[in-house]
Amino acid sequence: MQIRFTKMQGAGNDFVVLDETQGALGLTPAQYRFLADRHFGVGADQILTVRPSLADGIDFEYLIHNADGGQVQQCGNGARCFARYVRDKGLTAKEQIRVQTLAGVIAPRLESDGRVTVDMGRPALEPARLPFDTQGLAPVPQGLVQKWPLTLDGQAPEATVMIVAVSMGNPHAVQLVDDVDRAPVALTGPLIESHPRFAERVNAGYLQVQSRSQVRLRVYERGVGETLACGTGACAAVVAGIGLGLLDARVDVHTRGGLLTIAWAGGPDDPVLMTGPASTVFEGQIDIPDLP
Ligand SMILES: N[C@@H](CCC[C@H](N)C(=O)O)C(=O)O
Repeated sequence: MQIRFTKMQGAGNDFVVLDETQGALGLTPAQYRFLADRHFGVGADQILTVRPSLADGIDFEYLIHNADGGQVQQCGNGARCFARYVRDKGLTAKEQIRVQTLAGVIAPRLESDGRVTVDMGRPALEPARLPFDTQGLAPVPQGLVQKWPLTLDGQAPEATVMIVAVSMGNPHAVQLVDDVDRAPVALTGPLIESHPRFAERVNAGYLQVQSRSQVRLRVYERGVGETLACGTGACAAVVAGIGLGLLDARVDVHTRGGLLTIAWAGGPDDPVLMTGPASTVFEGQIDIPDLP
């Protein structure tokens, strides 16, 4: 089967975008893995699929598959690329759209400076929402949130890291580090991602607070590995930092792939707003092998 695709990136988090507005392509998890493969396919952290929506007040459905072929609930950098894609392809004339994801409705808006702001909805801090099994763990309360001790074993010498659990529709375990450049992301990222207390695995964030409005962040993404940026990871890290009392309501998040600005007023009903870049890299077509 031959399909057309668009390659996009947002702060270096890269995507293959597929148009299913005229009909479903019916790809298997192995075919998503093939598309994401950087040697045999196109190469991407996630595959994003645009579908029409039949629901009132909802413009599109947005499907997200990680590079490992698994479908997931939410992708923030992808949401900005999604909004840019549907506008550039003439699938909508609107500047603000409402998009159904597995985690609920999000609302991306094109800004006049070319960036995109997305209302990512409300964060959730209850461990069960990730899900995160806290049985037998003693939480350390700080500010509005709790830090949880997570003991890592495996290849690393046994170590306990303190994490804040945040759901942005998808699960995040955020830890504070002194210097992101020296954080053991490659070593502990996979151990946190697959920790048995996270039944659906988890994205592991490493947050360095530089001031009340400037942070640096690295994220080891579930189903991918470390990426140059993670939009929901940035939202989760800022929610954690505000909850811990370390950050103001608007924060610049410096990732290895670019700058994201995250705003959260701090109340349980307040949505998280994310602003950042979204660009098309190239377009093409590719033969996809039959991969059941
Ligand atoms: N890159 C994304 C997050 C994609 C999904 C994540 N890996 C998960 O499995 O939850 C972003 O920008 O948010």
